[in-house]
Amino acid sequence: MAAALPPGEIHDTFVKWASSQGILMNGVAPAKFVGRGMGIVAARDLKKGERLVLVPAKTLISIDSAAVRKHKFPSNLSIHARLAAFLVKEYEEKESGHRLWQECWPSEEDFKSIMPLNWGEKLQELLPGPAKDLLSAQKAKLAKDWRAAQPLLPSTTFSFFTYAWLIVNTRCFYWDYPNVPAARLPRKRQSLTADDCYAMCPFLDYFNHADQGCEPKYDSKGYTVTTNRDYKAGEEIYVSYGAHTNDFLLVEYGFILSPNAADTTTLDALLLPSLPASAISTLKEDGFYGTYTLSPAGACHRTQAALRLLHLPPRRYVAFVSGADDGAGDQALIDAQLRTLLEAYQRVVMQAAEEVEGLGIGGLEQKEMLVQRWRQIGAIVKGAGGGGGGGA
Ligand SMILES: C[S@@+](CC[C@H](N)C(=O)[O-])C[C@H]1O[C@@H](n2cnc3c(N)ncnc32)[C@H](O)[C@@H]1O
Repeated sequence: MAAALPPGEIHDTFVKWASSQGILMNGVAPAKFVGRGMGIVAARDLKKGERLVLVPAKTLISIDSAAVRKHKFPSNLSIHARLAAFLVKEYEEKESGHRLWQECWPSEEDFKSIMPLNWGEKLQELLPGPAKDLLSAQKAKLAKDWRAAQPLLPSTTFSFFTYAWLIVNTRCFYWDYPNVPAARLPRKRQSLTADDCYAMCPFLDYFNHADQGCEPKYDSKGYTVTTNRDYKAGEEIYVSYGAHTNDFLLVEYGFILSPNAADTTTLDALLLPSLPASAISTLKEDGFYGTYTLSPAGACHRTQAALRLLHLPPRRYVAFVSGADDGAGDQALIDAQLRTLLEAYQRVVMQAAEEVEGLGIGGLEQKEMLVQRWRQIGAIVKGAGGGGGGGA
């Protein structure tokens, strides 16, 4: 069990403020954890089913909060951009009502090393394929938000907007405005998407993530966290941010888990370049193009379909994807093709890990995390039958 270190004065002050705002904390406290920043520790032995925290809806920051609405951000700004712009304004404001909370967050400097978005180009290039795809989507989203928000934030730099944007990215909870009248919703209730449903939750944002953590729950009264099992005093209590791969956690939150039951990789980087144009159009038509997920349990149905198209007569592929045949008769041949692909993947993993280790640039922490990520991928490939590879 990692030691829970004293949180420091700013966090003690924040907890008093949070309590004065009506946030209820029961048997838990913030603490520092090496490698994870702040987190939540059990302040006494806790039983399964005990409610640890209640964060009243009125204390959440969403685009419906009075403090945000007062800025009248135009509706062409995404919800993410509006919250980031709001935070920038709060930092500019001497009398910000949220200063005690803001002081508890990681600094701009912390994010420089933690978040792949801020890493150097060479390290970014050495991210695994799925992480690279997530990162380029993230960069595009940030650039779009900055273009829309910049005219409203004349005294801010892109670098500080990025910091505020990442604070929103790493600290928001899903909130579909259960307490908000229809007229004030960002769009019709039935059309709300995950990109509309952001809220920052004071105190709740101290919880670190584990794949087997407590499930935060919300209703119109606010957010609660209840223990998923018994805890001993001094243990860190995690919540689950959702079932996410380590590539997703790395890009969106700046860390990876080991082990992570939800971790997978994809075979896209190996499989896609080997597809002839005719196979690409067939797979696109049939909805089987790309996202060839690999877990330690093996390759997904989409991969099975693509390999069948590549290596079997067309009628055997059609029988498989139409469900007329379960494909068992061809399985040995497809497994052999998959093994060849996995062996090639192990070589990619080894090369990438060596390249990261040999880099003369980039911080030690970043390089260690990236090497560890490649080794985790090696372990997934090995679990799926690809031999070689190192454990996480
Ligand atoms: C909601 S905040 C949690 C509190 C945060 N640790 C802090 O210092 O304020 C989410 C961030 O915490 C860190 N984090 C969460 N879970 C983690 C874990 N299991 N291991 C390492 N870092 C973690 C990541 O930096 C992530 O972006």
